[in-house]
Amino acid sequence: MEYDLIVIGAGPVGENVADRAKAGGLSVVIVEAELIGGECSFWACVPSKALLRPAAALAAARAVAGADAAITGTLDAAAVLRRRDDAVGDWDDASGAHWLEQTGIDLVRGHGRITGVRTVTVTPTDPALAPIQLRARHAVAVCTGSDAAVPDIPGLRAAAPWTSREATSAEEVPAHLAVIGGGTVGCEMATVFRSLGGAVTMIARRGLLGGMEPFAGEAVQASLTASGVEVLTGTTPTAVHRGPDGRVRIEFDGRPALEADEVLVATGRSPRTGELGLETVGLEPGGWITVDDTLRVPGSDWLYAVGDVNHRALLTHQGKYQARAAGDVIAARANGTAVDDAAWGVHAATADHAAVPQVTFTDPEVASVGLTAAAAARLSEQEGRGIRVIDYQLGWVSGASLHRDGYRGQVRAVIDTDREVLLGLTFVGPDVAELLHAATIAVVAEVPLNRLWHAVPAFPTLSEVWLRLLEEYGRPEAA
Ligand SMILES: Cc1cc2nc3c(=O)[nH]c(=O)nc-3n(C[C@H](O)[C@H](O)[C@H](O)COP(=O)(O)OP(=O)(O)OC[C@H]3O[C@@H](n4cnc5c(N)ncnc54)[C@H](O)[C@@H]3O)c2cc1C
Ligand SMILES: NC(=O)c1ccc[n+]([C@@H]2O[C@H](COP(=O)([O-])OP(=O)(O)OC[C@H]3O[C@@H](n4cnc5c(N)ncnc54)[C@H](O)[C@@H]3O)[C@@H](O)[C@H]2O)c1
Repeated sequence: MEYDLIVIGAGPVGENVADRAKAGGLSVVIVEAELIGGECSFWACVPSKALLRPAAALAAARAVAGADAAITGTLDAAAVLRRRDDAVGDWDDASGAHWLEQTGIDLVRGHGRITGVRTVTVTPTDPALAPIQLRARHAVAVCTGSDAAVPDIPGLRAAAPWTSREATSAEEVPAHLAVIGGGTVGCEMATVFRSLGGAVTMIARRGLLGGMEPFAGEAVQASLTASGVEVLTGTTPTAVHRGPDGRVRIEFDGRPALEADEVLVATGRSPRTGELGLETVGLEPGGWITVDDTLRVPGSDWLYAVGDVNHRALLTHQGKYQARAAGDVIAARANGTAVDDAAWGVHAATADHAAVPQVTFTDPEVASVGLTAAAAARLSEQEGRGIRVIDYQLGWVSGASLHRDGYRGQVRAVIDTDREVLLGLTFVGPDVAELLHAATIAVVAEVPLNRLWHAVPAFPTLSEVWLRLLEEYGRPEAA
C-alpha cells in the first residue's frame, strides 16, 4: 500500500500532522496501536483535568464569603470518577475513528515499525490479520509519544507501581497513596487523590515543580501541606516492596520506611521508540529523536518526529503546534512549493525555543511562558543581555481581592531591558490559567513595553496585574 505520508501514532500530534498534510493535498495513512487520541485524550490531559476541576470549583466557592454557606458536604468521589469516565468517553475512540474517516485519512490499527527508508510494517491489532507493508512516496512522521519512566529503584518494578495511566484511570481512591516525583504529574495527582479523601505522601528528590520559578513550587507545596498531603523533599526511595497483604513498603536512607496502599511513579517520561525499527535507518532505538525546526531528522529527507517523541516540549498544545508546521512542510516539500523555514516562518516550530506555555492545574494554579529568571540570567551571562525581573503580589490587585477572599498569588515578569520586551512570565494563584495566553502573545510578538501600556486591562479583573508590572518597571519616556 503506497501513500504520500505515513504517520505512526494517532495521538493529538499524529492526528494534526495527518490533518495538515491531507489539507495540503497528500494521501495519508495513520497507524495506531492503541486508541485514536493517544495518551492525552485517555490517560493524561483530559482525565487529569476532569478529575482536578471539581476540587477547584469547590475551593473557589469555599473562598467567597456568602457562597461558602451553600457548601454542605464534601466532594462525591464516585461522581468525580464518573465525570472523568464521561470526559474520556469510557476509553472508546469511535469518535476519533469517525473523524479520520470523514477527513479522508486511512487508518491501520496495529503496531508500526520502520523497516527501511520510507517503509513501515504494521503488525495488526487483530492477530488474525497478516502484517501490512506500507510505503511512503514522500515522508514518514513518527508521532509515537512517550511512556512513564520508571526509575531503577530496587524492587519498584516488581511492586507493580501505578504510573500516570493507572492514576488517571483509577476506579477507586487508595486509602493512602505514595507519590514518587515532585513534577507536574506528581503535584496534580497528589491534589486529585487528596481532594477525593485519600491520604497522600509525596516523595520529591528536591523541591516541587523544578525548572519553574522557585516560588511556584513553594506555593504549591504550602497548599498541598495545608490540605493534609505529607510532602517529603530532598528524599529518594532506596527500595520498594509490595507485601503479601498488597501494601507497598518504601524504604529510605536515614528516614523511617513508609507504608502505603499504592505507589504512583511520576518521575518523568521515556520515548516510545524502543520497538520502532529506528536501527534500520541508522538511528539509536530507545532514544528521543532529534529534529530540526521543521521537525525533520537531520540528514534525512523523509523522516520526521513530532510531539513528545522529539523531547522539545512534552505538552499537547506544543506538539500540535509542531504538527501544524510538520504537516504543512511535508505537503510543501511534496508539492514542490516554497518552504518558509526561517525563524517564525509558517514551517518552523520556533516557539519551542522561546515561548512554551504551560499550566499546572494545582491549587494555586501555575501558568508560565518563556524564560524563568534563572534561565534569563544564564542567557544574560552568555550573550551579555540586560535582564530585569519584576515581582508583584497578585492579591494586591482589586480584581483578585474581589475574585476570592484573601486571594494570594504572585506574578514574575522577566524583561529584556535592551529591547524592552518580555522574555517570560509566571503567574501563580487561583484561576490564573486564563491569564496565560495574553502573556504568550506578548512574548511571541515581542510587544514593546511602551506599546503594552496601551493594552488596557479591564477593571476589576486579575489582568490588572499587567498594569502593575508596567508601573513597577516604570515609563521613563513619559517624564
Ligand atoms: C498525567 C499527564 C497529564 C498531562 N496533562 C497535560 C495537560 O494538561 N496539558 C498538556 O498540554 N499536556 C499534558 N500532558 C502531556 C501530554 O499528554 C503529551 O504531551 C501528549 O499526549 C503528547 O502527544 P503525542 O501525540 O506526541 O503522544 P501520545 O499522546 O503519547 O500519542 C502517541 C500515540 O502513538 C501510538 N503509538 C506509539 N507507538 C506506536 C507504534 N509503534 N505504532 C502505532 N502506534 C503507536 C500510541 O498508542 C499513542 O496513541 C500530560 C501528561 C501526563 C502523563
Ligand atoms: N498540566 C500539564 O501541562 C501537565 C501535567 C502533567 C504532565 N505534563 C507533562 O508531562 C511530563 C511528565 O511529567 P512528570 O511529572 O512525570 O515529569 P517531570 O519531569 O515534570 O517531573 C519528574 C519529577 O520526578 C523527579 N524524579 C526523577 N527521578 C526520580 C527518582 N529516581 N526519585 C525521586 N524523584 C525523581 C524529578 O526530580 C522531578 O521532580 C512533563 O514534562 C509535562 O510536560 C504536563
